[in-house]
Amino acid sequence: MSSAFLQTDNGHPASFDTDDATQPQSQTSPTRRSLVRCISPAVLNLERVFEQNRQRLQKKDGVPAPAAKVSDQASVPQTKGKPRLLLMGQRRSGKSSISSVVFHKLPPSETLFLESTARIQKDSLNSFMEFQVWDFPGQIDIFDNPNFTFDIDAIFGEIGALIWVIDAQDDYLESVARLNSTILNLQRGYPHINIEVFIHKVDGLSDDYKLDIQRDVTIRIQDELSDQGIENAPVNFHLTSIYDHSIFEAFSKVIQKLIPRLGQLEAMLTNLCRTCRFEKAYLFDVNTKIYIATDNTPEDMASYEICSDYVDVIIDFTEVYGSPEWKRSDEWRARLEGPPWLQTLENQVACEFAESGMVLADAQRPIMLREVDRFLALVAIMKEGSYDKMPQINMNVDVVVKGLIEFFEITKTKTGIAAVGGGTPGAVAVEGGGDGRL
Ligand SMILES: Nc1nc2c(ncn2[C@@H]2O[C@H](COP(=O)(O)OP(=O)(O)OP(=O)(O)O)[C@@H](O)[C@H]2O)c(=O)[nH]1
Repeated sequence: MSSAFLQTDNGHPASFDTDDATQPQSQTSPTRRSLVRCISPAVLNLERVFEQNRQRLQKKDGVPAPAAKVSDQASVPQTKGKPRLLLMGQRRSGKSSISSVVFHKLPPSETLFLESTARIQKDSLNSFMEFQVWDFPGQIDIFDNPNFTFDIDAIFGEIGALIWVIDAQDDYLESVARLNSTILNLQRGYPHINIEVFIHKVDGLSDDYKLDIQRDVTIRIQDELSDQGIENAPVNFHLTSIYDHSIFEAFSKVIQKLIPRLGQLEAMLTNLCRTCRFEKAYLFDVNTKIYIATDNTPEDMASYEICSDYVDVIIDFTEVYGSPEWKRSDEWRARLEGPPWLQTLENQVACEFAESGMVLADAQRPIMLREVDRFLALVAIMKEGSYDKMPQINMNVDVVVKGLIEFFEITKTKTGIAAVGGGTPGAVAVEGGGDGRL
């Protein structure tokens, strides 16, 4: 197996840099050479496509695109440019529960004690990308409120997605009617907003019944929209519950739509799977267990569940043993570097970042996890028998991890980059000769 599958001659990751005809190939002057050493072709290419994407989106929304560079984003005020997820729906439909379980790790059973939301709850989340979650009180209809006029532009101006929560265990006709009128209102001023309908609380419902409800809700919305002359509105449907992984899976889909150049991330993971013979690979946001990209093999809930549980195990383990305060003592290091290994720790482990591995006893399929930065982790399920090839796999994963770091440095704001750079490497060193082996 070759470890150079993603490398250019100068050692830079190149998997997402295939179509850049703008890079001169034969530049040999000293100045140019030093420039190439500092900024890889992949970085240049990503900056270019990111800027193109930004300008295209701004044009689409009718806002003139200033000639700002990605590097100028530090001057953008903190609140600007953060995608916003709006949670709306009827009272007691489960909005606050969703937000608490996904973003604050509240155990689902404790949502029983949540009080009804009286005011808009604004949560700012500093994760692999900064975004906000706004939880609206169910009783408020922002488009038709006799007591108060809302600043619609302030609410929908920077929106990433509108998540409409429908309680599947309750009568949902009123909720669907309110959703329809919200979509119609939004179509006038903000036709590009993604509307994600969570048909929620589907735990305890039979599979047939869940699909019946989804079909019924979909038809009611489509019929109403086409009666009003609106075709192809960006409305998507998800069956969710806080009592299983479905809510994380649904949020993963919602968040993925906010990531610029998602296709390139997916291509990197697909290449990695092909080269390392992985069955499935996910790029996880470790705090929320939302996966922000996966390879192009078909969706598989079981794989997601096991990888997500594995992230939990590693996080718990890291909290106990892997915090930055937990340093190896000199004697412990000396023992690890002594016989029979006789090498420094850095030379024993295949990568300088944290890594971990686990073999599933039943199917003999190892799972590997690699930290990308302090927010992201790459988790993959390997094929049977691939454990023997760990050194080559580690080298390939290493290259992809470097590529991912470059990708997010470009698509993040400057403040975000600082957060990535300040990550805590070395959370758990398990497989490959480090200490703390499982
Ligand atoms: N069975 C089931 N119950 C859920 C689920 N999600 C939330 N609930 C329950 O639904 C109830 C209402 O949840 P909340 O999160 O307070 O609802 P809300 O939409 O925020 O309500 P308002 O703040 O009044 O708008 C709570 O008792 C939750 O435990 C779910 O997936 N399944």
